[in-house]
Amino acid sequence: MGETTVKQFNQKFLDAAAHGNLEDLKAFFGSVDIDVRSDRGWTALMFAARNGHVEIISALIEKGCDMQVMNASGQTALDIAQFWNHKDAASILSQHKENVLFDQIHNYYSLNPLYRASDLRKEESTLQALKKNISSKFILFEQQKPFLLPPEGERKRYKFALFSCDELPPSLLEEATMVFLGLETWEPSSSAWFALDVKENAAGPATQVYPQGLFVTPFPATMQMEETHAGIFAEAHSILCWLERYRFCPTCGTRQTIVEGGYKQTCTNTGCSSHKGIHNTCYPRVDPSLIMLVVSPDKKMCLLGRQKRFPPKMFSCLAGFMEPGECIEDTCRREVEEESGVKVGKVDYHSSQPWPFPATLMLGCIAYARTDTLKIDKEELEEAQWFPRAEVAQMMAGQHPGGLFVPPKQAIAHQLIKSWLASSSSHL
Ligand SMILES: NC(=O)c1ccc[n+]([C@@H]2O[C@H](COP(=O)([O-])OP(=O)(O)OC[C@H]3O[C@@H](n4cnc5c(N)ncnc54)[C@H](O)[C@@H]3O)[C@@H](O)[C@H]2O)c1
Ligand SMILES: [Mg+2]
Ligand SMILES: [Mg+2]
Ligand SMILES: [Mg+2]
Ligand SMILES: [Zn+2]
Repeated sequence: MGETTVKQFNQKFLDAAAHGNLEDLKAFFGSVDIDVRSDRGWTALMFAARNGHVEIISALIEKGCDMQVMNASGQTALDIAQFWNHKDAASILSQHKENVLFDQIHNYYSLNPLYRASDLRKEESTLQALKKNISSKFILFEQQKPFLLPPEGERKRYKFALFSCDELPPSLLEEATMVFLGLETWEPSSSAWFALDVKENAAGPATQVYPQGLFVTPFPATMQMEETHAGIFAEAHSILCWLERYRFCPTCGTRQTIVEGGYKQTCTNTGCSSHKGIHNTCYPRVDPSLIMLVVSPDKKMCLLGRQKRFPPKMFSCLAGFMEPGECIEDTCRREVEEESGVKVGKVDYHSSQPWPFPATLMLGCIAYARTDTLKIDKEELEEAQWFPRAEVAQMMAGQHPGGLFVPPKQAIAHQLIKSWLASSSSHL
């Protein structure tokens, strides 16, 4: 095709999106660049968003279009749908959180599309009404094991089985530990999501609705979930583990009551000092920890290690929990030196990942070593070594001659290594 014809071809594709003509649009799939832009930098998704064509938006998203691109005015498709007040279109687009994570790396378990609506947690009557609302969605756990639909046919990943209140026995709704997870969008009338944790024997009622569903051990099954469901799992699982493990007041040992949709527990002993001043024991805990890709002083190698519990031949980044009163940079320097003997200078923050087993927050960093002599702490690491870039690339690609490999893409360690490989290509 000549340049003019390519332009005309692309314009017809964009017109189909703008006019809401789904059949015409689909005819271009496979032969057109789905993210092609008009002269003003508008994509097909933006044109569909401008006119509120929900079906076109869904088809484009399904085909993997880029939802983060901006037009020449700095608007994404979501901005355009909101500006023109196309609520359904905005709702679909806002469910895909990539939209609002401009230029941010997002790690697996962090893509929770729900709007947490934390203000509603304090409104007990609103939560009770939402619990009985037929549009509300419930996900089930049995002793912190999620009830999932296994991969099937074209779908390669687990996802949550969703229940409405009339599909669950009233006794189960009353007795289960319940967490209010949030609303589907920022619209107050959108559907609410709840997690229910039952002590045992929920399989009967659940499999009546979903015969193929099952309660699964969360790790590693949830590493293979639809990404947005993995994000919702992370929220629900961390809170449910906290509610289960902190049933008694850490200050005085009295039984606690669950309030605020599962996001707070209060001690039933009115004389307990946890009711006075600032107390953090009544809120869910999150344990920050660091994970760092250590780059050698000459920047040509990186340091990877093995914990004893790792699968054979897997090497990963070093990691360690933050200690009270410590800043991120010092945790990084301390953990690297403790485990490997290497001294770290500059520390750059990369990205973070909730690790919901039960509630770690991994803070990913790139650490620049000042020394390269190794002195391995054999308690913490079975082995650690400097790997040259080319060898790391083989490990990433599953083509290492010795069969060594790195964690899968769902692990933040993988993303740190990938970033370093990409950025260090100039040092070759
Ligand atoms: N490849 C990876 O993605 C990867 C690799 C290693 C570790 N991790 C994760 O990083 C986190 C920290 O790494 P680590 O295990 O090497 O830490 P670490 O080097 O600090 O050593 C672990 C020890 O820290 C102590 N500890 C201190 N605070 C703790 C807390 N809040 N919870 C549990 N133990 C605590 C325990 O004694 C534990 O045995 C873990 O959650 C682990 O799952 C991820
Ligand atoms: Mg350590
Ligand atoms: Mg430690
Ligand atoms: Mg460690
Ligand atoms: Zn108490």
